[in-house]
Amino acid sequence: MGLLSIIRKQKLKDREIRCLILGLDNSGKSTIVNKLLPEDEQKVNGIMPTVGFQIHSLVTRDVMVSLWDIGGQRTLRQFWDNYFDKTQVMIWCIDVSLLMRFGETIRELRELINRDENRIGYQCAVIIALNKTDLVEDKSELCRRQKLVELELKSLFKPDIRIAVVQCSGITGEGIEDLRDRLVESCHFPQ
Ligand SMILES: Nc1nc2c(ncn2[C@@H]2O[C@H](COP(=O)(O)OP(=O)(O)OP(=O)(O)O)[C@@H](O)[C@H]2O)c(=O)[nH]1
Ligand SMILES: [Mg+2]
Repeated sequence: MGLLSIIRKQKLKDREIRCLILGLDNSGKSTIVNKLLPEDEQKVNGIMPTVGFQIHSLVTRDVMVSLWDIGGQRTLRQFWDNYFDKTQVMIWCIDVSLLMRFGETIRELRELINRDENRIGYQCAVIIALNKTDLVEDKSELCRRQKLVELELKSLFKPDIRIAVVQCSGITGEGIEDLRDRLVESCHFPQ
């Protein structure tokens, strides 16, 4: 290995993020993770419901990100707490096209926060991914739904917690670049 690649490897080690991606089943977590990967590593089809978890890595803006994609089915949610150790960022994924499940996703997030108040927003930054935007054609409706979620977030988090809300689609790729940027920004690495 050449000196340059050793230096580069060490630099990446110093700038490493562990990111959890959580949220209800079918909200699109694995699809988003797939879209965050370099194009030649993306699956074209065949994303199945996640049983347990899967880990993927990507390098973005000289930061090595390990993405922990955790299954969201009801029976798996009791294990979510086990994954937070050494985690700097959590992406909470919401299917924005399905108003019917907004109550459930907020309830699960509230329970996760309440189980350890020092964790989310303090030891670990929060990004809310409003996924499946391609399924909400009316943009003013999309805006209304984002405001609805933001209102709920206000009641969940103390005012000093900064939360990024990103609209995206794991299918069309819209907003995925924004999500990638927020991931790195939320960790405040020195430039
Ligand atoms: N139209 C549309 N469909 C999406 C989008 N993201 C995911 N899907 C679809 O939603 C379904 C569930 O996606 P997954 O990525 O498996 O969902 P998940 O959150 O990982 O589900 P679990 O692993 O069970 O927790 C699949 O049929 C995806 O193709 C999106 O942005 N737009
Ligand atoms: Mg999955």
